[in-house]
Amino acid sequence: MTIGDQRSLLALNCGSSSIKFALFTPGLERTLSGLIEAIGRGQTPRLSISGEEARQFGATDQGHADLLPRLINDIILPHAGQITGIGHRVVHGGERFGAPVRIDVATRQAIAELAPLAPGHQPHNLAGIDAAAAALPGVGQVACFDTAFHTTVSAVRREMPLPRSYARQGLLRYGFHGLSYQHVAASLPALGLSQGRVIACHLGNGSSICAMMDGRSAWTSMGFTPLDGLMMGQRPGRLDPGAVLWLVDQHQGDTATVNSLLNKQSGLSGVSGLSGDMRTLLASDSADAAFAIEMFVDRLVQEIGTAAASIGGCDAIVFSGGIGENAAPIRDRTLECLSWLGFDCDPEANKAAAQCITTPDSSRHAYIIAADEEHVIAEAVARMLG
Ligand SMILES: Nc1ncnc2c1ncn2[C@@H]1O[C@H](COP(=O)(O)OP(=O)(O)O)[C@@H](O)[C@H]1O
Ligand SMILES: CC(=O)OP(=O)(O)O
Ligand SMILES: [Mg+2]
Repeated sequence: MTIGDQRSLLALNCGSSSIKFALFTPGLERTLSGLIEAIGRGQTPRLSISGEEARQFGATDQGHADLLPRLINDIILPHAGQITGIGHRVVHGGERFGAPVRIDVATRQAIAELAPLAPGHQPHNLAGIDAAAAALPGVGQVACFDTAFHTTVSAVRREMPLPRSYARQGLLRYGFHGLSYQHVAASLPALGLSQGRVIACHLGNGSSICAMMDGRSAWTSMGFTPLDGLMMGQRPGRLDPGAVLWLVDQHQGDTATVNSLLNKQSGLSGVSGLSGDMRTLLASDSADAAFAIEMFVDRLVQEIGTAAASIGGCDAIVFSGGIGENAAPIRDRTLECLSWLGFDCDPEANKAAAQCITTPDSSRHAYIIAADEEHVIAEAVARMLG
């Protein structure tokens, strides 16, 4: 069969600073995967395809919306044959979307209305939807929501301790990275962990934790927006709300400036003053980089403690996402701080990024599961568009 005869499903995952993409056969075999990273970070974005060495793609000032048409037309379509369905990661589904939906004018509008709750993500997700519609008019599109996996979290944990009228208006802890957690949950039975208490750590540019009971979300560190919880590449994570009010006052009520501070200039990037990219920080000998890394691990360990308390303990930990999968020193340091929970890191297995990175005698085990949001998206497309 030539490429021209082939039928493909396209999965697009537009994250805060990256675009991940993959093509699948209708039987869900992956035929192409790649990513553009460092988008909107003052650097030239880099494209890598199917594990090849990265090359520059586009220009420093180009964002997701500028890069997507060229990515689809020049990189994806020549590999695709006939694209019969397209799926997108959409970060915020609000209260309305608890499952994937077919995208039409009304659902696109509803997704756009949620953009203020995820300003660093939802506009990129919409750019992916619009670029795909322009390049492939008439092909069915499906939106898959990061928030949907967390609809199993109890009302006590979804609501905040505010007058309950706010919860009725939708002020809830939604949680994110749900497509990644769905993939982790689907991978647990093969590790003998379909039942029990698992703490999954998705550590990427955005980072969060999900405490799973029998493969379902029981608590997660992100909240109403993707700002809560762990320290991240550019976001601070959990903050005293009094600090946010103080910042708004300091900036004379200019919430746009504070929004940008919290979504783009904080976290590893703000603390190190060097970069939000963990690779750069680990390779640096600057004291500020080391301080930022120490703070990242400390926040992670604290949130894992909260996660463990929320499910009455912890049978296993899973590391996922760019940092979780690749940054051995972060995993090592985290597990060292968690020895009280029964984790004993195996240095060799950890360095080699083995599937299980704890010693055989460790009373609890830690695993690496590569994030695969694209497969979860493609499954939904296959299910919904046939
Ligand atoms: N080999 C590596 N060592 C340390 N950190 C890495 C490595 N590879 C990727 N990372 C980190 O992973 C993060 C990006 O994670 P990723 O999950 O790809 O992000 P996104 O949230 O954009 O999907 C960056 O901080 C990057 O530095
Ligand atoms: C929700 C979120 O933080 O996503 P990302 O990791 O793509 O930034
Ligand atoms: Mg991500």
